[in-house]
Amino acid sequence: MTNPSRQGLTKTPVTGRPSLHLNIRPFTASPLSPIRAGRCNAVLGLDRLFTGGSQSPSPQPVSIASDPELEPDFQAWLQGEGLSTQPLLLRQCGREGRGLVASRPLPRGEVLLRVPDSLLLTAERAAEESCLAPLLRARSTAAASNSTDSGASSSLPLPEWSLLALLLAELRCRLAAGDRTSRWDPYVAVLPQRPGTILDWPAKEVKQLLRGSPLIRLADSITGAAASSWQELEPLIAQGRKDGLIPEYVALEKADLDWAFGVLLSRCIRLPSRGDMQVLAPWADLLNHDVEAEVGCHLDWDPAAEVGPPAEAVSGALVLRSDRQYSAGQQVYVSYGPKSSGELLLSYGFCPPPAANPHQDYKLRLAVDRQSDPLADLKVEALARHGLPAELEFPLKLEGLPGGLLQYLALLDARPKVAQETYDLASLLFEGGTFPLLDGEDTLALALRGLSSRCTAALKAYPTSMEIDQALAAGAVAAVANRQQRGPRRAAAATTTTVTRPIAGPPTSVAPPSPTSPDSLPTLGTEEVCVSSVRAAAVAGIRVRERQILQRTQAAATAQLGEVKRAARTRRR
Ligand SMILES: C[S@@+](CC[C@H](N)C(=O)[O-])C[C@H]1O[C@@H](n2cnc3c(N)ncnc32)[C@H](O)[C@@H]1O
Repeated sequence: MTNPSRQGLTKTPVTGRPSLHLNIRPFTASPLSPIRAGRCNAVLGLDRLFTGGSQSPSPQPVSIASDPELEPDFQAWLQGEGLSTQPLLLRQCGREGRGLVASRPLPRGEVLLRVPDSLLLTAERAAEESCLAPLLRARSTAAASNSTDSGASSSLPLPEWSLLALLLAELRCRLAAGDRTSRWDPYVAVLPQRPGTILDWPAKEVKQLLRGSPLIRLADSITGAAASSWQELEPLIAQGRKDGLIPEYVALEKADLDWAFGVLLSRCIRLPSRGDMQVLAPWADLLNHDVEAEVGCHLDWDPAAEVGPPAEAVSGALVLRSDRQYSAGQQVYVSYGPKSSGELLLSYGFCPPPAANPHQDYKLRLAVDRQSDPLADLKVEALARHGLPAELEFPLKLEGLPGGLLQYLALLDARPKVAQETYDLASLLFEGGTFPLLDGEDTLALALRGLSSRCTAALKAYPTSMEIDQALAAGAVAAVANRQQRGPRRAAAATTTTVTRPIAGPPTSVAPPSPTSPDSLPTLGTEEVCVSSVRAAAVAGIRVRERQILQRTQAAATAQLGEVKRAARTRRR
C-alpha cells in the first residue's frame, strides 16, 4: 500500500472539527428493502419480491358497548376457523378505517392476539389452492430437478408475493361472480376495494406528482416489481386458460393482480421467527399504524403459543404481546416500520403530516459516476473493500446528517492525482475516521461542497415552487375537513436505527408552522388519498418538508464549510 504521507494524501488533525467518528451503514441500498425487524418484531410491509409522527392517531377510546358488531360474517368465520376468544374488538376508527380496540382494561404483557397457523394465508397454501395448482406443481417439480443440478433451493414455484397475489386475484374474481367456494371468501370479502397504494394512482399522476422527489424511485420500484410479476404470471394464466383450468368467469386480468399487490403492500406480515415468511393474517392485519407503537408491540410467530380448546390445543401461533396497558376502548396499534410520510402514502395509502413524522426524511441518492469519473472502477473497488456498494441512499433529516454521508461523498468527489491513492483515501475515511488532505485539498471541505451542490440540484428538480406547494398542501386541510367518514371499503361482491450526527450551522429560513400551513395538516386517510386532489395536496406537503430538509442541510453544510476554512487559516498562521 502506498504511504499516504509521501504522496498527495496527508492526514490532517481533526481537532476543532465536529466529531467525525465513522458510522457507515448501508441505509437503504434498495429503495424497497424489506422492513427490518425493528422494535416491533413483525411488521406489515413490503416483500422480498419487491426488493429485487405521524400526528399520533386519535387516542380517544372507541365506544365498545353500544357499537354494532363490525363484519359479523367475517368474525363468525374467524371463530369457526379456530380464532379463540380474544381481548380485542373490531371497531370503526375514523380516518384509519377499521381497527382493533381493547374490549376491557388490559394489563401489560397480555397476549392481545393469537392467530393459529391454519388461518395464515401463506404462499405455499396459495399455490395449492390456486386454480393453476397443476401448472404450479409442474413448475415446482421442474425447479426441484434443476435445483439438484444447480444447487438452488426454493421449493416454491414462483416468488411468495406472486403466489399470494395470484390466489387473491382469483378469489376476488370468483367472489364478484358469486362463486363462494373458497374457505377464504369471508376474508377476501372484507378486503378494501381500493387499498389506496401507488398501484391505484394513474401512471400520469405518478410522474406528475412525484417529479423531483426521491419518492419517484420508490414508486418506480413498486410499479416495476408489480409489472415484472405480471409478466411472469401472464403466460401461466394464458396456459391455464388453454388447459381449461380457469373458469370463464374468472377474468384474472392485470387490474385484478394490481389490486392484489396493493392488498399485499398494505397488509402482508413478515414473520422473522419463521424465516421471514410473508403471510396474510386475517384479524392481525386489522391493526393500524402508529409511530409510538414501535416501542410497545411484539408481533411474531411464537412456536410455544397454544391455540384452540384445551383438549385439542395445538402449539404455534402468530402472537401480539404488549408491553403497555390499555384502557377499555383504546385502540391497539403496531408500527409498520420507521417510514416517512411519502413511504406510507405510496405503500399503505395514508399520509401522516410530514412535519409531525419523526421518520420524515429526504433520501439523497449518491452513486459512483460511472459515466464521467475516470476513477470510477477504482472507487467501486475501494468501496467494496469496505463493504459499501457503489450506490447508496442517505436519509437526510432536519435534525442532522446520517453517519457516513460525508465520508462517502468525499470518496465520490475526490480526484487523486495518483489513482492508486483512491484505496488509501478510502481506508482513511472509512477505517481511520479521518478526512485527509489530498493533493493539498481538504477532503472534508470537498465533501461539504459536494453536499451543498447536490442540495442545490435537488431543490431545482422540483417542478413547483415552495409557495405553490405550501398553498396546495394547506388546501388539503379544507379538502378533508368536511369529508364525512365512510364505512369500511370492501373487496369483490358488494364492495434501521438511523444514526444522525448533529450538523453545525445557523437555523435556516424554515418558516415556523402557522395555523394554515401544511404543518397543521391532519393525517390523510386512505379514503381521502384515493381522491386525486387530496393526493396532490398530500404530495405537496411532502415536497414542502423535503425542501425544508434540503435547505437546512445546505445551510448547515455551508456554515460548516466556513468553519473548516477558518480552522485551516488558523493552522497556516
Ligand atoms: C393493515 S391495514 C389495517 C386495517 C385497516 N384499517 C382496515 O380497515 O382494513 C392497513 C391500512 O389501514 C389504514 N391505516 C393504518 N394505519 C393508519 C393510520 N395511522 N392513519 C390512517 N390510516 C391508517 C390504511 O388504509 C392502510 O392501508
